[in-house]
Amino acid sequence: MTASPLRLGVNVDHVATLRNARGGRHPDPLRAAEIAVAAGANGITAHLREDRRHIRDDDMERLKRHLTVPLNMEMAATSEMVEIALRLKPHATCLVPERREERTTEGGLDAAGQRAELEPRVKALCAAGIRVSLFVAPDPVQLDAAVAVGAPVVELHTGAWCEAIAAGEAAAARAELDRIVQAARGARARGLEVHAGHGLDPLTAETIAALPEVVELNIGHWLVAESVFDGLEGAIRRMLAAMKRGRGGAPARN
Ligand SMILES: CC(=O)[C@@H](O)[C@H](O)COP(=O)(O)O
Ligand SMILES: NCC(=O)COP(=O)(O)O
Repeated sequence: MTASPLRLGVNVDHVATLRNARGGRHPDPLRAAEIAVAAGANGITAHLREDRRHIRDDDMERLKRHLTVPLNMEMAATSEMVEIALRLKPHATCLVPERREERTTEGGLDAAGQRAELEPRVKALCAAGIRVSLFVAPDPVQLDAAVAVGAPVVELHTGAWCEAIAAGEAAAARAELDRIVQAARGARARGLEVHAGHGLDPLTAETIAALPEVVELNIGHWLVAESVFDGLEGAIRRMLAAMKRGRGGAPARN
């Protein structure tokens, strides 16, 4: 399969985490998003959590109003969030699982276990012209459920693989990467667009970039953390270079 262009979605959640640490307005996620776009990001991702621990409603509204690239709104599949998305009309939404007590997204959306609730909400978002993605584990059961509820896109959760690498668990990492590779192929075979994200750094992003089925990576925490040392523009340029090496060609332009 020839590899199509690969997009980078920069997640600005943790710029808001830093801002909220002091309750002010600095650093501004919108300014970070504008810097990211200037550095070559193809889109911006932001997660409006039910507890608003980082991105807040006003951030999402300003991102939607001012961005010159697609906005991907991550959200739980709740009626509250669907209502906000239908009002805001971001380019895309990515439905993610949420638990207030979690530190970060811990697993993929259990689309298979909640098809009845998901289907009408996915359909309503699609009918509003919003591209809907489901953030799922690399599991064929979840891919089937994504098709069943009418979601055109899946974002494969790369967190378990990245954590296995960080823990030095080589066998578990190999097994997790194989699940991702098989799921990317399986998603394409089901007619789904394939994205990936969570926990990626330049090394792991380079590996995922080599999967021709994957057309978008959403990356946030590593970029914001690295920006403390190297600036956001520098961190993004390193990430784009890694994606390009992995892909063996130039990353997508909008
Ligand atoms: C779904 C996902 O992996 C992330 O984009 C998500 O935003 C993680 O949640 P936090 O950003 O709150 O860590
Ligand atoms: N959906 C993944 C995302 O947007 C960013 O995840 P992370 O890079 O912050 O772990």
